Amino acid sequence: MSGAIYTVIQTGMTQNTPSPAQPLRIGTRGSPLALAQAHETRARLMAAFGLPESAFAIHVIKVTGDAIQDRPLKEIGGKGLFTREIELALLEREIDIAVHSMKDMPVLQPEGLVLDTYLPREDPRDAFVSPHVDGIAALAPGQVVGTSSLRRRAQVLHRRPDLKVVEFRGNVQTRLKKLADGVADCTFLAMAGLHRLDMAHVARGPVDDVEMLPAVAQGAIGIERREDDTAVAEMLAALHDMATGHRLAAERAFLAELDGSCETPIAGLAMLEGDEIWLRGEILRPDGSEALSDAGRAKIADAADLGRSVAARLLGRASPGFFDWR
Ligand SMILES: NCc1[nH]cc(CCC(=O)O)c1CC(=O)O
Repeated sequence: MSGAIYTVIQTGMTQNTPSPAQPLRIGTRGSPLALAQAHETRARLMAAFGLPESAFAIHVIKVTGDAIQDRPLKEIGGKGLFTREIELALLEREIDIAVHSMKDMPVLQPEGLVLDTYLPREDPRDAFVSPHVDGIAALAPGQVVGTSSLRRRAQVLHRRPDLKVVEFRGNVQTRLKKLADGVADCTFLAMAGLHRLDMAHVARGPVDDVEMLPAVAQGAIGIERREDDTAVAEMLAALHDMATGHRLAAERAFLAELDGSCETPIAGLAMLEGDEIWLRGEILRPDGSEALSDAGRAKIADAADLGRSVAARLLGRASPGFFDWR
C-alpha cells in the first residue's frame, strides 16, 4: 500500500476523496499557461493520492482581463483583475480549488478564501526572447523592447535609457507572433512560463537576476481554497512545497509593505541557504530614471519580518515622488 493512500484513510478523508462520480473541480483561466498549471496541479494530486484523471474536472473560467488585449493593464484597472472571477466561482462553490500564478496574486485574499499551498517553484528568472538579438547588451541604441510589465520596462530603461519600449500584451503565442512581425526587436517572458509550456527553446536564455531582478513570486503556482473546506485543506497539505512557502513569505511580505502588486515597478527574490533566507528587493521609477535596491538575511522562521524590513529600508531611502505609482 502506498504511504499517500494510507494517510488519506488515516485522516478519515475517505468519503471526501474525489472520484469519477464526484470529481474535485479545479478552476483555472483558459490561457495555454493557465491550463498547463492546472494540469500540473492535477498530475500532482493524482500522484499524491493514487487517483485516476477522471477524479478531477478542470473548469475553465472566462475572466474579463483575458478579453482585453489592446489597452495597458494599468488603465483597465485594479489589483486582481485576472483573478476576481475565479475567486467568485470558488466562493460560490462552482469549483473546489483555484490554480494561480502567484506573481499575479494580490497580497490579500477575499474573506473566506485561503491561498497557502504552493507547488515547487520553477526558475524565477526572466527570459530574453528575440529572433535576431543575443541579449540586452547586444541591443543597438533605438532598438525596441516589447513589454507590458511596468517592472521590466523600468528595469530595462534604467540600464539602457537609449532603448525604446512599446506596449506588448497577449499570451506567449501572441507575443512571439508580434516579434516575428517586427513589432519589437525583443521581449522578456518568465522562464517558468516557457518551461511549463515546453517552449524554453524560444528564449535566448535566462537573464541573470542581478541584471533583472524578477517579480515577487515569479515562477510559483499557488492553489486557493475555501477556508471552511477542511477536506480540501488536508488534500492540499500533501502538495505544499515548504521551501517555496518560505521564499514567498519573504517576497510577499516585502510587496505588501510597499503596497505593491504585479502592476507596480517592484522586484524581489528570496533564496534559502541552510536554515537562513536572504532577500533582495528593488523599487524603480516607472520611467527607469531611478532604481533602489536593498537586501537582507534572516532565519527562515523570520521570513516575513525580513520582507518587511527590506521594504522599510527602501521606503526610508526613497525620495518624495518616488511612489507616484502608488
Ligand atoms: N502577468 C502574466 C504572467 N503571470 C505569470 C507569468 C509567468 C509564469 C510565472 O511567473 O509563474 C506571466 C507571463 C510572463 O511574465 O511571462
